[in-house]
Amino acid sequence: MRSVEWHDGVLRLIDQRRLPHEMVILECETPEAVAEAIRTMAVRGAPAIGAAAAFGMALAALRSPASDRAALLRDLEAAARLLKASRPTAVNLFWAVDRMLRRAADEGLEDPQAVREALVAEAIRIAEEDVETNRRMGQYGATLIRDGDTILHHCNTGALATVDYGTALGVIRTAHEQGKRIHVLVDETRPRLQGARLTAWELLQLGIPFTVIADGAAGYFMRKGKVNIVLVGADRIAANGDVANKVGTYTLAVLAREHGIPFYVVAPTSTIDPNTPNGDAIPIEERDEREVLEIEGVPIAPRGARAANPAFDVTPARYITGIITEKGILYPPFDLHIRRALGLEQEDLRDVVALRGL
Ligand SMILES: CSC[C@H]1O[C@H](OP(=O)(O)O)[C@H](O)[C@@H]1O
Repeated sequence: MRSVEWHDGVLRLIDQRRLPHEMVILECETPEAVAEAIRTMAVRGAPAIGAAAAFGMALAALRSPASDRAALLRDLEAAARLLKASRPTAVNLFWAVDRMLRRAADEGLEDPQAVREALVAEAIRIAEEDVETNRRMGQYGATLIRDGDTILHHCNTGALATVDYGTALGVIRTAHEQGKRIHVLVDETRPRLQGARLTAWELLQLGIPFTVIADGAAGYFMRKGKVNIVLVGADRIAANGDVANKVGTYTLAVLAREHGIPFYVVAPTSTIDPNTPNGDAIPIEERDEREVLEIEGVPIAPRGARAANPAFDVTPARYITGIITEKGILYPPFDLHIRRALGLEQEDLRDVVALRGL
């Protein structure tokens, strides 16, 4: 099963709050249930959040009692607000919901039933595009992996299903399938332990050698020359190439620079937000302090202790070697190459204008 699957009007999610071998399937039949699954990280990881939110919009259309198009569009706007309020950082959530709203507004959809059918099809399309996108990123990224490399990986960037590749984990899997003998250092990734719980499970399923390490041990292995490349995912990439990703990513990037280790971000172009100018403009989610103070409800700090719990941090573009996307690997200057990747750069037109003195 994939981490996000549509079954005849019901969205089925692998609950990622638990160890995968205790796999629990959540069934969502309303946008409220999907928003709650995103907020509580039952479904997590930027692309999966986007796909889930798209299905949340499809569920909103199917559950709406509206008998006319205008009333249905109002219900969809309400669902969009609800889903967008679930988590603030992963831009895929907003990208997917806005794409569903644009589809619903297509003039060619005259009646509510046509809108409902179109939204289910669009959400399925978003989920299927993600599978192909991950496969292409795996192919591009694997060109950077040499036989014998040790890769340091942070958090979880997989798809929890052997049928899909994920983003940074898709690069690792592709290199492995190409016969390259690799080893992965798996950051446990406090406080939610996505690395120790989810990435370790995925690598076990794929038969890829790995070692789980404490987040604080990354510098130890880099300084000993044990790391050949760092691969991470992303939740939002700003127009200048600054990257928001799981907290601890910035630390890895600075350490990698210190030790001359290539640091690559793996993310689909749907994670790039051209409307966010730089990393300072990326909203960083603050989560419940109990995620830091407890593990599975068991306190790890004395009663009365307080905690801060930013779920992400921002890595300035200057620390990033390259960004692996489904359209190729982007290198500095990131602002220009991001615009070109998104089809926003008018360099040809600008040149024509310059040549003609217009
Ligand atoms: C391809 S997953 C991208 C990204 O999402 C994760 O955050 P979370 O577990 O809070 O959803 C992590 O930052 C991954 O790198």
